[in-house]
Amino acid sequence: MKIAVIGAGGWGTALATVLGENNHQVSLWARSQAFAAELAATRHNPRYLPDAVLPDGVVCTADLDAAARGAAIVIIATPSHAVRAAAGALAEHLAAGAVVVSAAKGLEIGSLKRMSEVIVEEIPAAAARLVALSGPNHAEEVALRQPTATVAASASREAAEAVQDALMAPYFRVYTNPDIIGVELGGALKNIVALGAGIGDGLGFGDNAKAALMTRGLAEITRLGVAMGASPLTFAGLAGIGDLIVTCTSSHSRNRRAGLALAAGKTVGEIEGETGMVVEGIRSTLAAHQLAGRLGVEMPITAEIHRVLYQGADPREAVGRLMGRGRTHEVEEGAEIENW
Ligand SMILES: NC(=O)c1ccc[n+]([C@@H]2O[C@H](COP(=O)([O-])OP(=O)(O)OC[C@H]3O[C@@H](n4cnc5c(N)ncnc54)[C@H](O)[C@@H]3O)[C@@H](O)[C@H]2O)c1
Ligand SMILES: O=P(O)(O)OC[C@H](O)CO
Repeated sequence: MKIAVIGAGGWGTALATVLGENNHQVSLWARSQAFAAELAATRHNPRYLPDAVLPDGVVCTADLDAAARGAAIVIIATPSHAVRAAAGALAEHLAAGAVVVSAAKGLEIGSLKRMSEVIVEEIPAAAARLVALSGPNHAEEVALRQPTATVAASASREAAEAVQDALMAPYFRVYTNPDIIGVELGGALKNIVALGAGIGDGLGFGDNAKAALMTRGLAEITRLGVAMGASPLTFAGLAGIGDLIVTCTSSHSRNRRAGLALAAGKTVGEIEGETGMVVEGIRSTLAAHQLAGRLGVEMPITAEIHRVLYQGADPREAVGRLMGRGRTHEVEEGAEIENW
């Protein structure tokens, strides 16, 4: 099967490697001709994923038409801020009936839309076959063929299963889920909590603090998700708690590392300039904070991360405000509380 991967950063490279090892005919699209030529010649991506070795069947190109033409599956693996442009450019090159996969984890600034919503606006013909891929997946570990599980979510079971079949490998296990809203939000919103986990680590806090942050972070992710139409159960799965665990605890996580840098007093501008890789949580915090306001959802952790990122608040004082909030129930609603 011909499969195109759009975006040759860490995640696009890892997915192309899995697909190439599964003997698909893979095109990996990079936006720069020179970078595509370097990938093609060396079979390595030293800038974004040094441990990956691109299988022989992976063709690297900067020609979008050559990449997408005739592909049964097209995976958009650019950072979220580039997804609209990538989808818009792709539209005219897609084969009829192609399954389009969003592998980015973010929300669009301004419109506050999920990536699948952005893609459908640019490629209306893909609406019936749109899949979101998300889960606890660091590209660095996939490149080393370390056991990994992920979720392919779609309103179309057929499309989700096509992606599942294409990607399943002895070290890469793909589950399907009909809840595309929940799966996308789990991937986008966990990055905000991971910034907080990095801040906590940087301030020298311990395991108790991280467990509390992750648990209460999941509570507010779930609140926003349910308000946006997601199933609460999705947040108990790989794309919810699974991705939250990996991103808040892993040394690979760029979002957690950005939190460490914030705790050390670096500014957002300095952090973005230094990493050279996308830190999705910085933009997602802005979008989620606005969504929470619009939908009337209480998201205190997101609000404090927003203050730190966008209003120059001191991280230690932000933690103090979270700990000093008025007392409350752990479960906000339900019969248990009413009858208590
Ligand atoms: N790296 C991971 O482990 C991982 C895992 C799962 C999901 N993701 C998600 O995948 C998406 C991509 O992340 P990544 O880790 O591959 O990023 P990266 O920082 O490794 O690479 C970004 C890539 O996007 C390209 N790019 C940047 N701006 C662009 C633009 N305007 N137009 C086209 N291309 C552009 C860069 O040239 C580069 O190839 C993100 O949303 C991320 O959250 C990443
Ligand atoms: O390195 P991060 O923080 O962008 O996280 C990458 C993936 O989303 C982990 O699942």
